[in-house]
Amino acid sequence: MQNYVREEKARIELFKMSEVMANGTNIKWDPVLSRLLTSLRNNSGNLPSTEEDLSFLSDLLQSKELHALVNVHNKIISNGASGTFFPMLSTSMHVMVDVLEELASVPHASDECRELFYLLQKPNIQGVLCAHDAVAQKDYYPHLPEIPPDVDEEEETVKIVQLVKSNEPLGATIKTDEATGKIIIARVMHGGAADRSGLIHVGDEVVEVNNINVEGKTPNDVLSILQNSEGTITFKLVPADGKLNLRESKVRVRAHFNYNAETDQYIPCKEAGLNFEKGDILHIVSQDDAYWWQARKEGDRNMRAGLIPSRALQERRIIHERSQANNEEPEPLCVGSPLPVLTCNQSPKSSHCASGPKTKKIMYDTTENDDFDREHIPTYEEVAKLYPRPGIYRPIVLIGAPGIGRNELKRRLIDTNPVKYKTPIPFTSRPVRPGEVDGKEYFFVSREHMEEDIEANKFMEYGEYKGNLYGTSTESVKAIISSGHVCILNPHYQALKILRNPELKPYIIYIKPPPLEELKETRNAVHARSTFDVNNSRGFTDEEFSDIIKSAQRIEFLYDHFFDATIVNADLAVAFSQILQKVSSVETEPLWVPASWVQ
Ligand SMILES: Nc1ncnc2c1ncn2[C@@H]1O[C@H](COP(=O)(O)OP(=O)(O)OP(=O)(O)O)[C@@H](O)[C@H]1O
Repeated sequence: MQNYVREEKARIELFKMSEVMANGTNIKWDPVLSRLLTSLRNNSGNLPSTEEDLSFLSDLLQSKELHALVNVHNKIISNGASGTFFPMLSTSMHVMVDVLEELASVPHASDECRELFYLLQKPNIQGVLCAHDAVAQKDYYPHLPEIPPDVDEEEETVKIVQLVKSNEPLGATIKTDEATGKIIIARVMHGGAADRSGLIHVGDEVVEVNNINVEGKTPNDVLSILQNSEGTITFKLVPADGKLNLRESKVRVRAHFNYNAETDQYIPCKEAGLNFEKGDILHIVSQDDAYWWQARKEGDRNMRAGLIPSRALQERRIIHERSQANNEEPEPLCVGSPLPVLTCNQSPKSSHCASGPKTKKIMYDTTENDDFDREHIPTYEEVAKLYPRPGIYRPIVLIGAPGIGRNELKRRLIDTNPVKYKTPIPFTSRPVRPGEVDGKEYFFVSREHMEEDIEANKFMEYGEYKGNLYGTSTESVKAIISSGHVCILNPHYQALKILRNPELKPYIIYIKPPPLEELKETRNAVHARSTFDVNNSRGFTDEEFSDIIKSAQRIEFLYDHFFDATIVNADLAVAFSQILQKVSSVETEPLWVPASWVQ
């Protein structure tokens, strides 16, 4: 019954297709393909055996690509048959040189002559002519030898693959199969020579390399055979049972660490490694291997993917390094065995613990207990592009060490367009002073009310100063966003954990101090007021400058994987113009954000 239904479905499908072909659409269907369909329709015995096969056949026969190919094929055949498809000459390079000499000797050349003279000297034109001559002379490279005919009939199915050795790596790695002891293809790099050949697949068994039997040999022996061979390399391979799906994944990640394959003692093949830097966007094309992913740098034109440590491997490596740094018994980093369940129980003992500011006007989040923030091990973060949405602006968050200049930069930014840029009005439990208006400098509320809201997590940051509570509510940030304004924030860095969420989608700019001497010089030159002083009545002390640097190091250590941009605040005008650029890019360009924000 099932078979009957399947055949009937198939017949209907094919009938529809042949009707479309017969009755016409915009596409000019090839008559041979139409005949093929009609005959399939009339001959149910030849129908494919599964629905998957049927839908494949259906898609294929209807695809524009197939029809375009058939058309091209027909054209080539008919041109070849009529004898009109042949090169006019095979020495166009000589003609070009003659023309150039001729043109060079013309005393008062016309504009056309001058243009031709200029064009013929262009390397791309010369390249085209050179390629034309090579094709016309049938001077094809490489000259492959005949495939050896002496394949033993008794032997299992083998495939003979010939590749020409070039500067480009093969893009495949081999290993000894643990169960059989045979040499097999361990990995084929996406877009590499082996992958593009379409002839070598993961799991293929390597039987011979250049007629040398590799049975019982190690991968290193095979490598030295490859290294010592010149020109064409011939592999005799036993194909793997099922071909693995080599379709590229579309995952993009932002790297949160620097990686250099050269110095990685665990990578199976250094040449296959892909180096990258913290912040780079990587296109992960394959995660088939638990330890080694294949990736390309986003926007890189190099087709061949490279190996990078998987998230699991990198997490284990960091745990291992932290254990070593803490003189604990390190967990063995065995990259060949199944992964143990990862637990993140290491809390780094940072060497650069900045002592918090001693006298601060408002001490936001007085706990300062962020030692555990680095329990999370930043490796890769899946990202996707967020396109600017008209009328909905991402909040701009300026993060940095106290005293580095976030207030100054925020004030300047708002001054450029106070209607567009807004900052939330903080709440306080302090009594209203004469002249103050509720909702202007502060929203004045009772201490009980504020404590309740703090308890209910309604504040993105809060703190106590001289017995009064101060804080900024998340709701007031949302209100600015939903009213179509750009919200500018300069919160305490611990607020990042609350702010960085899919609803607010903040753009986080880290304001970094310049080196200590430059920090002092730039601030002292303009008599900058210390924000560590309650009255703002004096400049920064040397100790405060050092505290800014230490505090910045700690923020970077804890949160640099959250930063969308980093701006060094040395020269104030330069830093401000960079802020303006970044803010404009947030409003106009698609930018990478955590993938969960755009789903
Ligand atoms: N690049 C710079 N060159 C010279 N002075 C600067 C520069 N950036 C900021 N300043 C000055 O440094 C002082 C402190 O800046 P600001 O108040 O903006 O710091 P802040 O990061 O907001 O500090 P806090 O968070 O402690 O309030 C101000 O007097 C400001 O004008």
